[in-house]
Amino acid sequence: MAEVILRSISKSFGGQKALDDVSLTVPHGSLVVLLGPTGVGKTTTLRLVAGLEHPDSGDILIGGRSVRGLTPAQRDVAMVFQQYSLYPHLTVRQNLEFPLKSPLLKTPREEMERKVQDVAEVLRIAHKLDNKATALSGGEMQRVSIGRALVRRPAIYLMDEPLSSLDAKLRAELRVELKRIQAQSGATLLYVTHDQVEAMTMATHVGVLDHGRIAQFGSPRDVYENPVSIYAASRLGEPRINLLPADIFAGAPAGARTIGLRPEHIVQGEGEESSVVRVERLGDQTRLHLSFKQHDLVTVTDPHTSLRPGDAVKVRPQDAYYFDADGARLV
Ligand SMILES: Nc1ncnc2c1ncn2[C@@H]1O[C@H](COP(=O)(O)OP(=O)(O)OP(=O)(O)O)[C@@H](O)[C@H]1O
Repeated sequence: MAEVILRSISKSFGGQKALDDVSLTVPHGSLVVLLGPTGVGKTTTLRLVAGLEHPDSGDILIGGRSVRGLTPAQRDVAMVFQQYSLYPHLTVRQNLEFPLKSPLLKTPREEMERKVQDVAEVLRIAHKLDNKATALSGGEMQRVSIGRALVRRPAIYLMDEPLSSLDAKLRAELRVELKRIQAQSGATLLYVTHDQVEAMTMATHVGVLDHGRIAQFGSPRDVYENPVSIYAASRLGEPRINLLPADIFAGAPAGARTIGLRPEHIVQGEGEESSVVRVERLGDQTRLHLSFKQHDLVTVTDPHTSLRPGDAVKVRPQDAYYFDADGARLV
C-alpha cells in the first residue's frame, strides 16, 4: 500500500475543464472519499490515477514515484467501477482468481483458493462461487467486481461508487465491511461517492470537489463541523443545512449574507415563533418542517413529539454559521 499524491493536476476534455489545478494527498492507509454532485470531476480523478486518462499538466506520484508514462498495470492499482465489469463466460470463482493469475504475481494455488474463499465470504457470495457470472443478480455481480479488487493487495484501491447499484440493506452492510477491511488491512483507498452517509461513515478524509477544484479537504467531522463555504456545508448533513438570509435573526456579523443552520443549531422552545408545517417520522429520526418568516426550516425533534401541523414552536439559532455574498464562511 502506498501514499498517492496529485500535484497541480489539470485536465480538459475539448474546451471543458474537468479538473483545474487539483492537489491532493491520499495518505498511506487512509480512505479518502471524493464527494460532490455529478460532473465535478470525481471519476476523472480516479481515471487519472489509474492511468486510463492522462493529465494535461501536473504529476501523480504513487509510493513516491511519478507514474507518468506508466500503464495501468504498471501502476499497481485495483479499480472498481460503478458498473460491474466481469468476464461473463467465467464462473464467480474464476472471475475472482483472475487478478491473482497475473504472471507478475505468481500466486500459489493454495493461497489463491484461500484468498478467493475469504473474499467471497466477506462479500457473501461464497455460495455462488461455481455459478457463471451471468447467472447472478446485479447486486451479486457488483459484489464479485468488488471482490476482484479485494483479492489483490495493490498500491491503492480506486472505487467509483461501488455500492450505488446495491439495495439499501446490502449497501449498509458492505459499507461497514469495506471500512473494516480497509481499517484492518491498512489499505489505501480513493473512493468516489455522491452518498454522504458513505462519506461520513467510511472516510478518514473527505475531499469536496466543486467544478474541478478541491473546495475542502479534511476529516469528515471537520468538514461537517467546520465547512469553509455554503457549498462544502451543503455536501454533508441530513437533513441538509438550512440557508436563510443572515438578518432573519438578530446578531448577524458585518458582511454576512446567509446564515447556515444545521438541525443542531436550532434551539427549540426559545426565541422567535415559527409554525409547524409537517412532522416527518422516519423511524430513526423525526424531522420537523417549520415555517419561519416565510422561510422553510427543517430540523429534527423528539421522536415522541406531540407537535402537529399548525402548532407554534419558538426557535433560536445557536452556534450557527455565517457566509458572505460569495458563499465563503465568515464565522
Ligand atoms: N471522456 C470524456 N470526454 C468528454 N468529456 C468528459 C469525459 N470524461 C469526463 N468528461 C467531462 O468532465 C467533467 C467531469 O466528469 P466526471 O465524470 O469526472 O464527473 P463526476 O464528478 O465523476 O460525475 P458523475 O458523478 O456523474 O460520475 C464533466 O463535465 C464531464 O462531462
